[in-house]
Amino acid sequence: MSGAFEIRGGKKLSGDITPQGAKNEALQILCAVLLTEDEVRISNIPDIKDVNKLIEILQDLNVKVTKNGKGDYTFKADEVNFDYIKSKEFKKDGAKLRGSVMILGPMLARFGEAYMPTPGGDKIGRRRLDTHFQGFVELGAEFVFDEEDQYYSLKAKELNGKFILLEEASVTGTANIVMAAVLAKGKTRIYNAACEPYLQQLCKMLNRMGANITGIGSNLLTIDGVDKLHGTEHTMLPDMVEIGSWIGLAAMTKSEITIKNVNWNQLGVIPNTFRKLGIELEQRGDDIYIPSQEHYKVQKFIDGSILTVSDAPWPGFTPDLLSIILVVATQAKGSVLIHQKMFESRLFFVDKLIDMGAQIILCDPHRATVIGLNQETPLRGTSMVSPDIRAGNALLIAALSAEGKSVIQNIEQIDRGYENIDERLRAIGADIRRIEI
Ligand SMILES: CC(=O)N[C@H]1[C@@H](OP(=O)(O)OP(=O)(O)OC[C@H]2O[C@@H](n3ccc(=O)[nH]c3=O)[C@H](O)[C@@H]2O)O[C@H](CO)[C@@H](O)[C@@H]1O
Ligand SMILES: C=C(OP(=O)(O)O)C(=O)O
Repeated sequence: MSGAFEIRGGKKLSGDITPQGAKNEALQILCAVLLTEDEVRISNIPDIKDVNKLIEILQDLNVKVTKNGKGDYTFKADEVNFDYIKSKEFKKDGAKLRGSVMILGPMLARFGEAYMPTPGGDKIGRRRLDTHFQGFVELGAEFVFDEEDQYYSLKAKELNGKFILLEEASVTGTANIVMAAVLAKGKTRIYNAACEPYLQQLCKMLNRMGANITGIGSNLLTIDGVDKLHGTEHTMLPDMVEIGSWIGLAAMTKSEITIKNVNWNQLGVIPNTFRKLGIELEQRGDDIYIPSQEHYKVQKFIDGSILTVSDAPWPGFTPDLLSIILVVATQAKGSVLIHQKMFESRLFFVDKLIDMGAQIILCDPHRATVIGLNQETPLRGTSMVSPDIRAGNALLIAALSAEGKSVIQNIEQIDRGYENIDERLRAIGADIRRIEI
């Protein structure tokens, strides 16, 4: 028996939807609580599988966790249990999610050693961790990878600040190196640093804890090491990937939807990228209002060539929303080339959309051309399996727009990133229920 969603699509939805706190920010911020023995209070934590798993790992490390209310927790890492990190349980638990890799930086900085099994997360192509370890080694750590056990070890008597040129602007890699560098001796400069809003949030929180980081929001971070960090409070941003998903959902289902409290200033190119597909959306205060639209027409580039949407490190378009753009393009008027540059296996879910009647040519593992149906022929409901978190949500949106019944299996993949998604969708009129099959 496993969980599935049964969806009867083709219904217009309407109403307000509030995005959850950001998953990928939560994973960074939760790891940072290990950097101090003081209390850190964090709110707007999404109640989702990956985040809850990381909170459990913190508890197993003997971090004291108090729940103050929904999404509001206090953490106190004053008596960390290092034995757990070396245990068989951690080898199993740590491997379950990608975000757990970010306990390495804080552990190394505060305790001089850190261990980690090869982390989990989406199977969306190779997901190497070289950037993380190269950064730690530059700061003075000794690194060993046990290939047989797939286990990483780091040790350092002391970390010393340095100029580090990252070979790629890795998000979790930058977060990890920043968290190690805040307690290193002297000045660290990280160039080609990732600078997405969640990383900015992490750096701001670390500064409130007593760290000295400048250049936040740019690709050159300068960190003057300090001896000790203290407690603070932090509130998570709304999840930009959810926000983009709800814009896509509104367009595909011709629905009038208001997405509440989106923190517009942190959305970068996301709203305009949806506008390029012809989707009308309006900033109203800090909400996004999307009117019901029967059709949306893809813009071309100025020279008349076909619109390409591709991912890039921030402030480029996040790869986590490309599957949503792809699904939305299936009902646009016009054609779009989707170019997934970062990940190698994130576009294979298009065969499910093709089964549903979408017109897509998968050019190679990185590129797909979508020829929009202009809402003239609806997609057809079908049975499918969710391959990864974002493709899963894209398929869910496809199913909500499709004629007839769809069943999506392997919804653990969706649950790991979206809080109570079925209930929140029902609240705006969707016909979706959880079943066991
Ligand atoms: C827990 C978490 O926060 N996960 C996010 C994080 O993963 P994560 O931090 O693991 O991803 P990275 O930023 O390290 O890199 C993602 C992929 O892009 C490639 N790459 C990266 C930078 C670059 O300049 N060029 C390049 O090709 C990498 O080789 C890798 O295959 O960032 C990814 C990229 O935004 C997101 O998809 C993930 O949702
Ligand atoms: C790929 C993602 O998650 P993770 O890095 O946790 O696998 C994602 O959030 O889209």
